[in-house]
Amino acid sequence: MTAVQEINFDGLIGPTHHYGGLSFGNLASHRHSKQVSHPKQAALQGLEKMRLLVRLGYQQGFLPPQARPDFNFLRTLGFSGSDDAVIQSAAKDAPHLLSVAYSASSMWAANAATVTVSAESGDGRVHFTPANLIANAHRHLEAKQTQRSLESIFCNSVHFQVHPPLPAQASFSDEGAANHTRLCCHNDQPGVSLFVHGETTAGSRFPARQTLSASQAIARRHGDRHPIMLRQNPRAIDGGAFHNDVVAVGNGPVLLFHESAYHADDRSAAFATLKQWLPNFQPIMVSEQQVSLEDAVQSYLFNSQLLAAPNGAMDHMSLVAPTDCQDSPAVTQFLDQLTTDPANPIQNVHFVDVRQSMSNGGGPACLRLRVPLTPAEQQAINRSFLLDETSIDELCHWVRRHYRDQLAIEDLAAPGLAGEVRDALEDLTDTIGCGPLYPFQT
Ligand SMILES: N=C(N)NCCC[C@H](NC(=O)CCC(=O)O)C(=O)O
Repeated sequence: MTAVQEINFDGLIGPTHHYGGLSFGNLASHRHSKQVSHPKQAALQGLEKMRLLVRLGYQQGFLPPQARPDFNFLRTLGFSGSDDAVIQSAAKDAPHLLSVAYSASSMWAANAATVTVSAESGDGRVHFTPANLIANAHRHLEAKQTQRSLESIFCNSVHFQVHPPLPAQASFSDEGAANHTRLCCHNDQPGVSLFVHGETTAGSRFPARQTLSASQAIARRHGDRHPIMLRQNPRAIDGGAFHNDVVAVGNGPVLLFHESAYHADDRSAAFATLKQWLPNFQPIMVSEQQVSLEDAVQSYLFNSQLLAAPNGAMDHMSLVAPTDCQDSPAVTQFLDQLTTDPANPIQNVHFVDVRQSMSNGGGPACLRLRVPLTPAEQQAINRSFLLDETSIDELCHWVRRHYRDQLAIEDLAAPGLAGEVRDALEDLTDTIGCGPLYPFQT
């Protein structure tokens, strides 16, 4: 058993999960724009994924949903009067902005923050930078509450530092851990941080969301000992890989990635440096011939969670993959080969149905923030946000009590919805006993 254990904090999917078509460059978000969503089913799918990890023997936590709609955002944009009047005028004059204000996008916890483990940070504490998510309005709204939630979970300044998000300027556009992978020989030993960034050029079809300056600033403020910067391949972004975690996933010494994930020249240099620091670095490249970029983006193969054995051993890993992978013959064949090949430690695949999230471009790995912690750090976190099967059951009951079965885009204008969300969140903080968490509770 390794002393350092990775805890996955999943975003608990919020009651206003809907398909707003809000993310340019995210093909699934575009494809499902304005379709009817199923918030109750979405949240239960997310909780069943968390339950699977608990049953497999992993530690599991969650990040609470955010208060929606964001009235402050709507009022800043000139909608005024009572809360109900704000909603009615936004619904009439700018329904797009109402969808932004109601977005449940904080569910994708891989975008919540970048985490540097204590063994690799400058001062021996775990560092968090909440992502500013400035590439999309609905996502940028998350940053403040994410900081507040992280401060409430990692509430011990001896062990943790939660920084504010980076400045909200284009050159510091930051999307969190979706573009950051910690690689190491062993969880108990210091490893290497692989930061991935993109570049938007005149010919780009879709924008890059992570800048080099943002990654460098995070590495600097966290005192990261071994940061490696690597450029995304623009072809991947233009093919729908708006985050690197759509085309790559790493764990321990293993990096599973698509041939098109990185800029080819930069990749050789970065991998050479990685090898110096991590002699057993094991890159596994999936070629275009094995799985096309299109299939990778459609199936979200690389958005699987790649897990060490529950005792932390790196010689036995599992993938938690979306069931959508089973729809692609090429991906199915690849996974069969991968798990039967003794040359790599990936031996099992567990499929999870997170289709409600997938339809907005978020797979299993998007839904979680990885936080590797020493035993002392594990003791120091707020335990209201850690889960076992009993508390997962309680959260499932909470979801059944408060969530709608379905939500059409027009339902966002319904006068009762904002009150339902508020009641649900009040009940959530009571249920988990975490104390005041939301601005309306202070
Ligand atoms: N790959 C990772 N780590 N995260 C996935 C994030 C999906 C999210 N989708 C959305 O925000 C869609 C919302 C909408 O259209 O209603 C996004 O594009 O930022």
